[in-house]
Amino acid sequence: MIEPLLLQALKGQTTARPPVWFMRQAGRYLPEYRELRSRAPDFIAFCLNPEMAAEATLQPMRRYGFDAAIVFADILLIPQALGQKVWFETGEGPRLGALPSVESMSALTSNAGDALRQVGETLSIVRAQLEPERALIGFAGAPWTVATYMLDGEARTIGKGERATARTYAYAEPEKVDAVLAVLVEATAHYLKMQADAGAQVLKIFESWAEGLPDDLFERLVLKPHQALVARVRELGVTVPLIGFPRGSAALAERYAAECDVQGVALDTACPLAVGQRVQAIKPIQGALDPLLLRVGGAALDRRVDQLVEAWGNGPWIFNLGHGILPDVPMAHVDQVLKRIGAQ
Ligand SMILES: Cc1c2[nH]c(c1CCC(=O)O)Cc1[nH]c(c(CCC(=O)O)c1C)Cc1[nH]c(c(CCC(=O)O)c1C)Cc1[nH]c(c(C)c1CCC(=O)O)C2
Repeated sequence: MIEPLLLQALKGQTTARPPVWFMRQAGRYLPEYRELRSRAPDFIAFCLNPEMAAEATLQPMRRYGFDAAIVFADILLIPQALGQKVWFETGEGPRLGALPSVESMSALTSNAGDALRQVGETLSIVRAQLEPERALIGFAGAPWTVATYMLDGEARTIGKGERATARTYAYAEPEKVDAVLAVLVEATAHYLKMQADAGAQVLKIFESWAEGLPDDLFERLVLKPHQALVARVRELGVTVPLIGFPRGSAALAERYAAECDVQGVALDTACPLAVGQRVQAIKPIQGALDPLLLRVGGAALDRRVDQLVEAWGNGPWIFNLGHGILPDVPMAHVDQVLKRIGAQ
């Protein structure tokens, strides 16, 4: 059996070329995605329709042959499973209803996997169609990132890097925020377990809002909940490798790599190459091409791909972007990267 390159890299092996996949590789830059999406006016319903979500997952695999597929879903399915209303308004991004009480959410945590079993069905459909040398990734939002959306309420700081509302709560009402994080650790552990059972071979934890946190808050809101989540996932019997993505925290990335028991650390666009090398000395890394370069293409794109290969290609490394692919990148630039890396 051929072991997917992604799994080799996560075992700490230096592969002949890095495995490649892109965050948000299923998305609006693909005409076939836009067509599929136009048939699903409600985004959450789209994510929870296994046939459609499997199709969205597989579209970039057919077009580009990435080394891994990531299940088409969203980090905001968890608040919905915990009883908070979530909807997407065109051009505005996500909107969430009032935060349910901690008591009512706590009662739903162990059911989170079952409540989102459609995501498991998507994974099973995709696994059955994916070549054995390609890995299948499941994911969830990290507790703090999901909490920032849940706590935001009417403040509408959603999408803004400061996460001012949630961070203010974290200081002003620590018991409440810590209780919400604990609820999310438990619910997310069950959700990830369900995904592993359904065929996910790797699980990624998206901490999109680790940026801008002073180090005491990083420890309390990011590091500790990740440690608790990893421990809980293992306690539930999950054995597949985990990738943590503490986006925007390059200054603390080595500490994260050393103290959190994930198997790989995903780095973001702004992470210096030298920091990446130091993290790589601790465990396998993933990242971190600037998504904007995919818009630009040409020599500038080739140059940066070469720099990444030079800096990180001699150790365990998964090639990816530093954040999600933008909706307006020319598709040919994705081919350009794959060819440059030797993946196409
Ligand atoms: C913060 C976050 C969210 N969702 C996600 C994150 C973490 C990663 C990151 O930082 O980008 C994660 C996510 N969202 C989606 C995936 C699918 C898998 C993939 O291809 O990577 C993944 C891994 C689909 C999606 N999730 C969303 C889309 C676009 C919706 C559409 O097609 O209309 C997709 C393809 C919607 C979404 N979902 C979210 C936002 C803020 C938005 C709106 C912004 C936008 O419109 O791009 C929350």
